[in-house]
Amino acid sequence: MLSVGVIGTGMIGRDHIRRMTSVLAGVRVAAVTDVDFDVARSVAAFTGAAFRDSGESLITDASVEAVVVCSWGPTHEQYVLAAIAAGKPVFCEKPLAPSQEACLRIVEAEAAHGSRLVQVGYMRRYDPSYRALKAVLATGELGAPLMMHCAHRNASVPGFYGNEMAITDSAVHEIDMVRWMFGEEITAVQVLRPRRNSHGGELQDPLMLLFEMASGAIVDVETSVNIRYGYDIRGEIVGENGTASLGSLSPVRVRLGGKASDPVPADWQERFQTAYDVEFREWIDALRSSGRTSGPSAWDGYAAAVVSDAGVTALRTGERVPVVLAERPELYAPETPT
Ligand SMILES: NC(=O)C1=CN([C@@H]2O[C@H](COP(=O)(O)OP(=O)(O)OC[C@H]3O[C@@H](n4cnc5c(N)ncnc54)[C@H](O)[C@@H]3O)[C@@H](O)[C@H]2O)C=CC1
Ligand SMILES: O=C1[C@@H](O)[C@H](O)[C@@H](O)[C@H](O)[C@H]1O
Repeated sequence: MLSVGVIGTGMIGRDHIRRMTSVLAGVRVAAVTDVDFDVARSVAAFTGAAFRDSGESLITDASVEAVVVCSWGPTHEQYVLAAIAAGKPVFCEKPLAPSQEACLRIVEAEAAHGSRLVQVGYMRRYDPSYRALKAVLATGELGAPLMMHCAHRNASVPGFYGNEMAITDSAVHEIDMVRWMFGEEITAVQVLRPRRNSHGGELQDPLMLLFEMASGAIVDVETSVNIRYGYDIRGEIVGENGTASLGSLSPVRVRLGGKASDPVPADWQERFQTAYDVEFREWIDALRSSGRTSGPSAWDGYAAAVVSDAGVTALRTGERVPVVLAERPELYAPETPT
């Protein structure tokens, strides 16, 4: 049984706690914390976990073998570094940290520790549909991938969601996904600003991102975060011989009143529920069997942050912005993301 401590009992923190207490076996939530003591105390009471009054005291708690960080992005670095200092595996929700400099500090701390402790919550790598798409690509039957068309559509976003978050908070998932899907780095980013959706007020929404891949392939990502009709994630790879795209995700097709329709998920929680389950299942199994994590690494978190920073600069300037990565420590070989 793996004993886990969870920092941040907000929306996704509570969902991961539910997953670890009600869905998955071989794991228990030993302790929880949040700067909002009331919410953390009520989650502790509900789950039987211990309440801790800070992330640091949770990390050094002897009953906590592994840490899950689900607090706001700007707080991730301090907790991930504290977990590395304590020698404990840490699953950190995306983004690893809000800046590439902060991510690099984590990479350097983990490399100095000498073995992998950090996994970043890029759950699309665990989604059955994305995995099936990658399997098709791996057969080579499509020929070389030339382009990928992606869409990342949210029905709506909270009031604090600013222009840059379409890149740093939303499209950062596509950034990680395409590095993993193509097994190569993104080398430059451009951002186009289409006509604004009036549902977003002053928000620059939608955006069209263009990623140049090391091979010369081009990936476009539409972010629309006020699309109203639901949460819709799309991806289609165009190869030399054919195309492959994410399949329909609806479990049911309704034919009614002269129309046929597929229900659309309401949000990320519904769309990626299986992916989060598999992500945690594999993380827990890996820690229990070998004590090691093998999912998206601190290096992947860093690389995503560098691309995301380039995207923010491209959004501000309208320029094409090259992506320049630091030298990768030996710990994160092999050459291509897996
Ligand atoms: N993988 C995915 O698809 C998703 C990932 N996320 C990521 O998960 C993280 C949390 O997002 P949500 O749960 O949506 O936010 P939220 O606002 O619902 O929850 C965050 C919680 O962290 C707490 N918190 C803030 N600072 C803290 C600190 N210093 N120490 C301890 N607790 C602190 C807040 O009080 C709040 O309860 C973010 O990094 C976000 O990007 C969120 C949604 C989906
Ligand atoms: O990570 C997530 C949210 O933070 C973000 O705001 C959404 O746009 C993403 O689809 C979701 O997966």
